[in-house]
Amino acid sequence: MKKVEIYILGGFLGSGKTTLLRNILEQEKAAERKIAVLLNEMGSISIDSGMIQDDVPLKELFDGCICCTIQDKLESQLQELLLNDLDAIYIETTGAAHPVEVLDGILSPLFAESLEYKGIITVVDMLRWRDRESLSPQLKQLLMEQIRHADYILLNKQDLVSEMEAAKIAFSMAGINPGATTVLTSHSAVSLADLKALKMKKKAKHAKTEIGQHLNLKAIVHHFSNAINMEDFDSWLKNLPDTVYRMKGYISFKNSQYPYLFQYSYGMPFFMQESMKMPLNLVVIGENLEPEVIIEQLKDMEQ
Ligand SMILES: Nc1nc2c(ncn2[C@@H]2O[C@H](COP(=O)(O)OP(=O)(O)OP(=O)(O)O)[C@@H](O)[C@H]2O)c(=O)[nH]1
Repeated sequence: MKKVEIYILGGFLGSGKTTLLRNILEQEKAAERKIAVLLNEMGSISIDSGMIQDDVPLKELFDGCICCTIQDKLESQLQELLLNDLDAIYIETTGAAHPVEVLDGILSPLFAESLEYKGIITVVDMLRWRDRESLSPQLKQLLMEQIRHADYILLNKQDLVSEMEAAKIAFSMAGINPGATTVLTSHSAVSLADLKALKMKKKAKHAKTEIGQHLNLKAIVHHFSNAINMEDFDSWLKNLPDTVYRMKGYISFKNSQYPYLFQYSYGMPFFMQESMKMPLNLVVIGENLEPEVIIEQLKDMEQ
């Protein structure tokens, strides 16, 4: 029986996993391979799934990460995906996932005959890595674990650091995980041929760390009922605590016909105008956040 290749895409919040997935899907399509995607997002609303083309089978796991809360669901979703005649499955894990625990789910005896596990691909945001001292000890450890268990490391956002910094970071990766292939990328641009050449590393037996459960990461979801003022939103962004790591969503601004896709990662906002109506949901992810306060502030802007 033909085995279906399976890849795990990991990496910190906002590092470039979705960008990587989009690149891969384009290349897979050009190669005429049949692909399925399993998305696992924090927060109960999907922002990323809109970018997956309709002909790609897609399963989504919400509320919690694969590693801690929904292991059984992962198995049943994989089983369903395997009913399609597939060449490969890509799992995009939440930025808060511990990769080895995701791996445990896939390596279940249930799938021994049907899946060929290819490896963990970790995307590292080089800015985030450079400034990791500002993270809480738990998040710093998670970042480290994501790197340590990777088979393939993308040192991403090369455009945002100097050559010297990039070289230094690449050097430190070799110290942390000498067995992994490391590449420098901008916008997670890698060639599929490279990824397919991945050979599974022999995984050392690991003690279950259950890091995900101890992180105080929260995902807050807000639905806007009205358009808001761009200036108000801008000043809200400027006053956000630096424990807000990631935001994604659609925002409608006064005087513009269609909403904007809003992305925020590590203090950097990014807006792109859409050409149609979108559900006005915003997901805010961070540590030690007070959901009531944030929702109240967002609601105030809608007055
Ligand atoms: N400047 C720059 N921006 C990048 C690069 N790669 C990704 N981005 C941007 O960083 C933001 C986050 O990228 P995503 O691909 O959505 O990150 P992610 O890891 O999927 O994020 P989560 O799903 O929230 O964990 C987006 O605004 C991207 O356009 C890069 O190499 N350089």
